Amino acid sequence: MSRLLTPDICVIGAGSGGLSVAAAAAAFGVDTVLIEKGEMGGDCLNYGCVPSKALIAAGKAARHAEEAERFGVTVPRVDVDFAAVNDHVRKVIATIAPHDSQERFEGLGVTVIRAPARFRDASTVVAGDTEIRARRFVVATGSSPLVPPIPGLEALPWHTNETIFTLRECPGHLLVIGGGPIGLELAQAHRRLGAGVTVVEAARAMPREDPELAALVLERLRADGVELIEGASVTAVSGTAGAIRLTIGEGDTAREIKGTHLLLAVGRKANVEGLGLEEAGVAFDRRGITVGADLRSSNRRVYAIGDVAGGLQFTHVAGYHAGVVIRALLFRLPAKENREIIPRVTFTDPQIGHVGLTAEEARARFGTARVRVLEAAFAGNDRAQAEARTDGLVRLVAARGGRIVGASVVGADAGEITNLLSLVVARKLGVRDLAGFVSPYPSLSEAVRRAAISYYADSARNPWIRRLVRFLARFG
Ligand SMILES: Cc1cc2nc3c(=O)[nH]c(=O)nc-3n(C[C@H](O)[C@H](O)[C@H](O)COP(=O)(O)OP(=O)(O)OC[C@H]3O[C@@H](n4cnc5c(N)ncnc54)[C@H](O)[C@@H]3O)c2cc1C
Ligand SMILES: NC(=O)c1ccc[n+]([C@@H]2O[C@H](COP(=O)([O-])OP(=O)(O)OC[C@H]3O[C@@H](n4cnc5c(N)ncnc54)[C@H](O)[C@@H]3O)[C@@H](O)[C@H]2O)c1
Repeated sequence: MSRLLTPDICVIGAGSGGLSVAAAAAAFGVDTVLIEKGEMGGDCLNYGCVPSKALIAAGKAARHAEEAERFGVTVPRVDVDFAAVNDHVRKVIATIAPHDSQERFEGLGVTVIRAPARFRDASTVVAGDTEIRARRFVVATGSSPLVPPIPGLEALPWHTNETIFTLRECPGHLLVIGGGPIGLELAQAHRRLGAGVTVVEAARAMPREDPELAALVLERLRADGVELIEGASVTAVSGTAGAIRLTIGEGDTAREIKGTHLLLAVGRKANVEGLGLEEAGVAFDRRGITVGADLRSSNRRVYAIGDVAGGLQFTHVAGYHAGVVIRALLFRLPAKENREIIPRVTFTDPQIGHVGLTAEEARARFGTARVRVLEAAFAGNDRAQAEARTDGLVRLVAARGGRIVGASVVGADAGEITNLLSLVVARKLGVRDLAGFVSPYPSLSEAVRRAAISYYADSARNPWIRRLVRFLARFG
């Protein structure tokens, strides 16, 4: 062992979570070591959010060109150069990469080590030829794609999010196993860029979303030409590279579907292997490292954040976790994760977003009589009409006194609208707050205000209030 470091904080994993902790710690002059075994930036930058959103943007451009006619604009022919699309994806990653780079973090004063890290004991990590004994450790090692045990997979080439963004030629027909966010975002993007696409989902596609709202997304995917097979499990894979066959079982029947490429998108497994967690006395299970709401593990020196912490798996969660841990580590402030303020958005077209409680959860918590569901359809929104994007809906769940405890939105730019909804839920705002601010016209977010105002629709029909209004009118 050639060197020993004794920093205040040692962060394992330079993805969304780890980078945020290291940057904040360094900004306050705290001695920090950051260890990364792969690409700086982790999944989000290299194999996740960034390339997927860049690919989705290309698909959207193609779709807009095809749809331009309904606005009176004729685009003679839409051609997709898939290699150029891939160049766009690479360029977006390359443009963002310096922000997450080793050079930038070293410039901030962080010691960066590029090697796999492993705990040797409860207070020591080894990475390459360096031994690190830190006051605190933050494990931010993320997650990896799950590979299901389907017979025949071992004999065929297949893709996960780690390889699909390297394709320079558009797949002739992409077979996708899994109808969650990864499967559906990538299915629609590839379809719009010219691939035939079939998605096989064992249960219901978009299983976490309200079925009524999810139906709008699934309808659009089907209208785009994505074949969606739900309630079907893949029992075997066969064929050769470029000619892949899936045997799928639907109830008692079995059939074969054919494609050229295969994408596995059936969920994630936490990166706990090879970390020496047993040696460190850090408890973990199938979901990841076991942590309390303070994100501390069974070894009080060790925190876990992001995908490896066994909870929600989003970049904004990893960033939020980093903030919780920084409060505790740097300022010794009690800090706890609140999962009820965490939004999620799936960036299909239309997008679908949610934050807080569903109507069902709210009724179970507050009682049926105290919960009201307020809705506004995009069809009643002038911007949605102008853009010809009227398939959408905002749904607010109001508890007693009109406090918004949950909200969902499906439709164009639902991701942006979810920002407003997240603020409303996190700050415990109510219908009154939403009725009492001015929303610029014409914007899609106005639908949120319109849903909130519908809370007062009963008051407008109340005979006593109507009488009071008539009485007040007498005074000029
Ligand atoms: C296709 C796809 C699209 C996505 N889209 C979105 C989206 O739109 N919005 C969103 O919020 N989330 C999205 N996500 C999820 C998001 O990417 C993850 O939630 C996020 O990257 C988790 O951050 P993290 O810091 O926990 O882990 P990561 O970003 O994965 O970083 C972990 C890092 O730890 C390193 N590491 C692992 N083990 C070791 C070790 N032993 N020693 C040293 N280093 C190690 C890894 O190499 C990696 O760089 C998407 C994911 C995928 C796969
Ligand atoms: N926009 C976003 O924020 C975004 C985008 C992509 C990914 N993510 C994150 O990444 C995580 C992983 O995404 P994911 O889509 O891989 O996982 P997921 O767990 O959300 O969905 C996987 C789907 O695959 C299905 N499935 C599992 N095994 C199957 C099998 N053998 N045959 C057919 N279907 C099967 C499941 O029923 C499920 O619907 C998400 O939960 C999310 O946290 C977020």
